[in-house]
Amino acid sequence: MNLRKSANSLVVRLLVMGLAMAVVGTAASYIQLTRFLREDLTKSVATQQMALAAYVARDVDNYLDERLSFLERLAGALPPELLAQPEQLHAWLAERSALSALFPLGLVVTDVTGKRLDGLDSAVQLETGGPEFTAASAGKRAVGRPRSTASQHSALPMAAPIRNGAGQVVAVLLGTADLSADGLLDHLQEGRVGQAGGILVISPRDHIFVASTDVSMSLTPTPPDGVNPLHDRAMAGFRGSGTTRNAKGIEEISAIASVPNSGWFVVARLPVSEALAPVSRMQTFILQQRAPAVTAVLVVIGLIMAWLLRPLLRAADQADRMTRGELALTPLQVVRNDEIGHLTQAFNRLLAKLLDNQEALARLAHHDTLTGLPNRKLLDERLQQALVHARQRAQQVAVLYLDLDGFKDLNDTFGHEAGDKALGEIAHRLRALVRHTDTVARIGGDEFVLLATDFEEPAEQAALTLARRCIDAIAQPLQLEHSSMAIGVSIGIALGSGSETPQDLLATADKAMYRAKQGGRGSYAMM
Ligand SMILES: Nc1nc2c(ncn2[C@@H]2O[C@H](COP(=O)(O)OP(=O)(O)OP(=O)(O)O)[C@@H](O)[C@H]2O)c(=O)[nH]1
Repeated sequence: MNLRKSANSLVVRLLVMGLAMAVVGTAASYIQLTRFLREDLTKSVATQQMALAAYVARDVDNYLDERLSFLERLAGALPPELLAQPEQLHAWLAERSALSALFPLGLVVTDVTGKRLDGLDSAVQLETGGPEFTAASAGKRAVGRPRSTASQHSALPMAAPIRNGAGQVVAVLLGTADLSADGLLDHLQEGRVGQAGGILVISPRDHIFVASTDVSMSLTPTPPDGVNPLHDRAMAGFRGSGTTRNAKGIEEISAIASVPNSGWFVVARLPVSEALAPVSRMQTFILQQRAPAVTAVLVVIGLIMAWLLRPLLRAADQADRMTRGELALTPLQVVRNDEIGHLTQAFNRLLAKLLDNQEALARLAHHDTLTGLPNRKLLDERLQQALVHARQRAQQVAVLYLDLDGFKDLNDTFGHEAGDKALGEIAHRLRALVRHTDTVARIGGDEFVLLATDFEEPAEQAALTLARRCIDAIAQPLQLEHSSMAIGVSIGIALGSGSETPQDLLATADKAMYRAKQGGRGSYAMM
């Protein structure tokens, strides 16, 4: 019941509406802001990642170019005749190698079939079937497949062609760089992006991670197709940035840049959760800020509504109590000149009209409509009061029962309207005869009753005098429409001292009236 009452309350409805609007507003701004911020931040982070990937790619490329150029220069400078002189070749290589430490894991010369001619001791087993050897045999310098050494280093083989005077490739110079010792990998490991992001160097030809900020990934195979969509695109040649889900299922923003000297590419990646951390902070901020603000606004709305509606609630309560009869029908207080004030004023006007009607109804219930004189009901009440009064003061009251003589003839001769007029005139004359404390009532068609009290002389004498005056007053000609006519009256008189009932007294007066009528009309009789 209370719940239903609350649901019907304007204040509650407004509060619920306010709350709904606040929730919808907050949700809308939350979703919009989140979307905008995510988009902007993703773009901005992708740009940063792209710059970082390009920077690292250039760095790696410089590293490779330095070594490939050195190998190429060395191959170009090697006198072809030394290929047939192992000792001199060894000395020549040792001399050049001492000048540079670019290939600490080995520097070897082979013929074009892959047979070792000579070399400086290599820590890495010589492989002549690799892509670098094939490329060098065909006259191009190249980088091979990185592999790990027994001492857990990353060895990167490279090769350059050795040509004779006619420009034909007659041998291959192979050099093995140490990616770990040269600090390139350290450099990458320092290149951590954020807390969980990092750099990857990938060889698409070899399907291998050449290097990674996460050391455990170095020299491990790349994921198969279908695991990481952006990786698949990069393997197919895409360079740029995008958002993807990696092999571990983590969503990340990645940027891809090429390393031209090797065909490798560099990936700079950052988990979305970390890149978009400000978005989460903003979301928390919105929720934390909005909750108290919305509560405060709702409390203020609630207080204002309660203040605005208080006069209305009070008026409704008073009107309720008036209808239950607990409160008299009195105008409500108009507190403010607002809509509620207007409503209260309208209610008061309605109430005034109701009171007027009530009064008119009460009057109708106690008065005769034709003459305006009290009717039988009001006469009974007055008679009752008068008898009580008389008993208390040991006085007498007089009841004069008047019945017009020959009124039917008047009606029949001059019409009913003339009869009405005559009744009104007679009522007027009777009222003029008595004191204002006395009562003249019309209790039937041509029957009037006169109740007189507080006599200064003996009641009997006063009543008789009054009866005579009534007969005289009524006997005066009545001015009707086109002529005048005189009418008589028979009067029965009864005196009461308070021991009788009103009905008894009236019945006695009525009997007396009949006696008067029988005695010749136009007279009075007392019983
Ligand atoms: N015009 C008019 N006539 C009324 C009204 N009420 C009653 N009458 C008439 O008043 C008459 C009263 O009847 P009676 O008392 O028998 O008539 P009466 O001629 O006075 O007879 P007596 O009393 O024997 O002299 C009837 O003709 C009624 O129709 C009224 O309000 N207006």
